[in-house]
Amino acid sequence: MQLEVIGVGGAGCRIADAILAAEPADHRFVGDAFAFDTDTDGLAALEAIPESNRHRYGETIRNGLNGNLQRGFEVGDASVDELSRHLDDGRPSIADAFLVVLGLGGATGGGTAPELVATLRAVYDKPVYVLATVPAERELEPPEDPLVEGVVPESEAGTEDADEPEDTDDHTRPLAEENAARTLERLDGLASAVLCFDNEAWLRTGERLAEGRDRLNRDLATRVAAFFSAGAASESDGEVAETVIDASDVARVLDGGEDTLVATLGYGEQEVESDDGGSRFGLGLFSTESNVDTASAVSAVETTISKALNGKLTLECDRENADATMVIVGGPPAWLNRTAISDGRRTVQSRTGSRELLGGDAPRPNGDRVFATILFAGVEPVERLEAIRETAR
Ligand SMILES: Nc1nc2c(ncn2[C@@H]2O[C@H](COP(=O)(O)OP(=O)(O)OP(=O)(O)O)[C@@H](O)[C@H]2O)c(=O)[nH]1
Repeated sequence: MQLEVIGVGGAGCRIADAILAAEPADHRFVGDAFAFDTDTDGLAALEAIPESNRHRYGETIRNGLNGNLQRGFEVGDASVDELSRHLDDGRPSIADAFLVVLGLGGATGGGTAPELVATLRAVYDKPVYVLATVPAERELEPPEDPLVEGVVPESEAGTEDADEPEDTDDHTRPLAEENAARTLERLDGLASAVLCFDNEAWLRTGERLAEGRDRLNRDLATRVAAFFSAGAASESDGEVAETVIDASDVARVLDGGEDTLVATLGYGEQEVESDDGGSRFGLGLFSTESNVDTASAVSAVETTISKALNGKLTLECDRENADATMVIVGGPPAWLNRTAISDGRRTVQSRTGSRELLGGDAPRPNGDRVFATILFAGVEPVERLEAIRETAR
C-alpha cells in the first residue's frame, strides 16, 4: 500500500522524517512525505524529507506556538487550504491512505491536525490514520529556563513582537495533557484511527524527552514501517508472500469509519542467519537448498510473536479490549515457518478475543531478522488516555 505521510508540528515532522528514513528500500510504502510546521528551525533540522516537501506556515509566528492550542486551532483553520495545495505537489490521489503525524500536547500539530484530517477525508474519501504521541508525565518537571513556559499570553502569542521563548519539546504537563485531551476530542469522529505512542513508557528512568526523543522516534518508526511495509509491493524478484496484505486489509482492521479507533502496535524481532547458505551477499550459487533448521525457525517465529503480543506496546492497553487485530510476521522466507505462524495467530486470537484477526507475512529475502508486529485496534478504554481526559476536566 502507498501512504501519504504528513508530519505536523515539531514531533510530527521529526517522526515523519524517521518513518521515511526507516522505509525499507525494497518495500516502499511512503508515497510522499511532507513536513508542515510553524517553526522554521524544526523544519531545517529534518534529514530525510526533501526540502521541497517541507513547508512553514502561520506567517506571523516566529518559532512555534508554544502550547497555545486555541491559537493553534485558529492557525490550523486558516492554513488548511495552503497545506492542501502543498500536498498537491505529491500524489495524494493515488495514495491508499494518509498518515497524519503529530505530538499530542503541542499547539501546532494539535491545532492543525483535526482540520487537516477533516479536509483530507472530505477531498479524497480515503482512510486518514493519525499517529500521535501522548505527552510524558515527566513533562510536569519545571523547565530549567524560566523563559520556557508552556503558555504564551494570547495577546503575545504568534506575533512578531512576542518575546520568543526558547525552543523546547517539553510543554508543561498540565497544559500538555489538557491540549492532548482537547485535540483527541476534536479528532474523534474525524480520523479513521489514532495510533498512539506513549512517550512516558518509552523514555528511560530520569531521561528527558529532549535527550531520548531521537531513539523514541526510531523505535516508533521501526514499528510503523514494519506494519505498513507489509502491504507494500515488493521490488525484488521471486518473493511472494503466502498471505498478502493490502490496503483494504489494513482498512478492515484500522478504519473505524465514523468511529475513530484507538490503536497500538506491538513488535518483536530476532536476528537470524540468512537462509541462502549463510552468505547474504553472495549469489547463492552453491546453495540451492535452505539450511535453516525447522526447530530454529519455529522458535524464532514463536519468540517474536510472543514479544509483539506480551512486550511493550506503543500504548499500553488491555489486549482483551482489542476489537480487531492484525498479525504480521516477516523475515527471510526460509524462516517463516507456516505452522509456527498459524499457531502464533491462534495464540493472539485466544488472548485478545478480537472480533476480527487478520494475518499476513512479509518475506524479506535479504533480511537478517525475523520480526512480528501486531496491531491492536479499538482498544478503548485505555487507562492512560482516560487519565489525560480526567486531568483536562
Ligand atoms: N516521541 C516524540 N515526542 C515528541 C517529540 N517532540 C515533542 N514531542 C511531544 O509532542 C508534544 C508536542 O510537541 P511539539 O510537536 O514540539 O509541539 P508542536 O505541535 O510543534 O506545537 P508548538 O510547539 O506548541 O507550536 C510534546 O508535548 C511532547 O510530548 C519528538 O521528537 N518525539
